[in-house]
Amino acid sequence: DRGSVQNSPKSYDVEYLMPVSLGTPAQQLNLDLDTGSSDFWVFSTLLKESMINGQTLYDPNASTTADKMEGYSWKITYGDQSYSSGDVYVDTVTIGDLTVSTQAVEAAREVSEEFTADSDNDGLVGLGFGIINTVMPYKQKTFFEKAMPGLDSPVFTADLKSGAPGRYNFGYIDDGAYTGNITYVPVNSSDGFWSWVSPGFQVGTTGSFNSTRIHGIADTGTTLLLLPEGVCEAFYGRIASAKYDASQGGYTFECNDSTTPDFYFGTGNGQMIRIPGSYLAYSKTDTSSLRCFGGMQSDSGVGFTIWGDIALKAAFIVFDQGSERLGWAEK
Ligand SMILES: CN(C)c1ccc(C(=O)NN)cc1
Repeated sequence: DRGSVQNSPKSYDVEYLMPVSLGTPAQQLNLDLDTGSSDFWVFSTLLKESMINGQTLYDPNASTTADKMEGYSWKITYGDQSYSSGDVYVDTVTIGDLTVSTQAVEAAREVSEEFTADSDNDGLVGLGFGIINTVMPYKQKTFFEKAMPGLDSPVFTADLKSGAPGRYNFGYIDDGAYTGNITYVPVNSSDGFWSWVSPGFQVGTTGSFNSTRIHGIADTGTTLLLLPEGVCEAFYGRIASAKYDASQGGYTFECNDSTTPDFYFGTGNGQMIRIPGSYLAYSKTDTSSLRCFGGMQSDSGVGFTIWGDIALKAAFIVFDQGSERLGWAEK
C-alpha cells in the first residue's frame, strides 16, 4: 500500500498543512504533519467555544466508526510552551488515500492560545516515534507506525517547498522528486525524535567546510532552523547588516542585504545541502521595516539543533522508520 498528499504552506511558510479525513462519514480537517512530536490530536467538539477560532472540529459523535477509549487521556507541551490536552477515540483516518482503520485520535478538550490563534490549523499528526506519545494509561502508535506493516516500503518522504505546495508520500520514494543521490544517515530514535548528526557546515561558496558534529532533529513542525550559537555567529558574521537584536529575540538583517550568503550543511559522504540565502531572510520585523528576522537562530534554549522547515524545504527527505535512518537529497 502507499499514499500521497499535497501539503500547503501558510504565509511565510510558518507551517505546512495537509487535508486528512477522519471518521464515517468523512470529516476533513487540515492538519500539520509534525516529525518533532508523536501525538495525533485534533480540534474537537469537546472544546470550549472560547478556545475555537475558525478551526474545523472533529465530532466523534457524528462518526459511526468512532469508539471512545474510556479512561484514556493525553496532554502535550511543545518546545514553544504551547500545549493541548483531551480525550481519546479510535476511528478510521485517511491521509492521501492511505487508510488506518484503528487510529488513536486525540480529541482536544483544551488548547493554548497559540493554537486558538492559528485558525487554519485543525491539529497535528505527530510522526515522531511512538515512544513519546503522551496518551495515558497506555501510549498509542503514530499514524505511520499503524500504517507501516501494510506499506510497500517502511518510509515516508517530505518535500516542502518555499512558498508553494509540496507533497508528503507514504510507503514509497518518488525518484522524480529529487536530483542526484539520496545520502542516508543513521537515526537515534531513543528520545522519540528523528535525531541525526551532521558532520558540519559551510557559509557561502567561498567559505571553508567547518568539520563540527551537529546533533539535531529533523522537525517538520518547527518553522525555523535552530543551530548552535557558534554556527549562527559564523553565518551572520558574513552579513554586513546583521546583528543580534534582543528586542526582537534573535538575529535580524536587512532583507535585501546582498552580502547574504547561502548556507550549506553536511549530511554524509561529502554531500552538502544548500539553503539559499533568500530562505534565511525569514520575515520582515514589522510592516514598515527593511529588516528581516533571520530564518537561522540559536538553539541555545533547546539543547539540540532543530532542522526545521527553513532547512527541510531545501531538500527531499526520506524518513525511513524501517531502517531507522534519514535520507537527504537535493531537488
Ligand atoms: C502552535 N503550533 C501550531 C505549534 C505547532 C507545532 C509545534 C512544534 O513544536 N512541533 N514540533 C509547536 C506549536
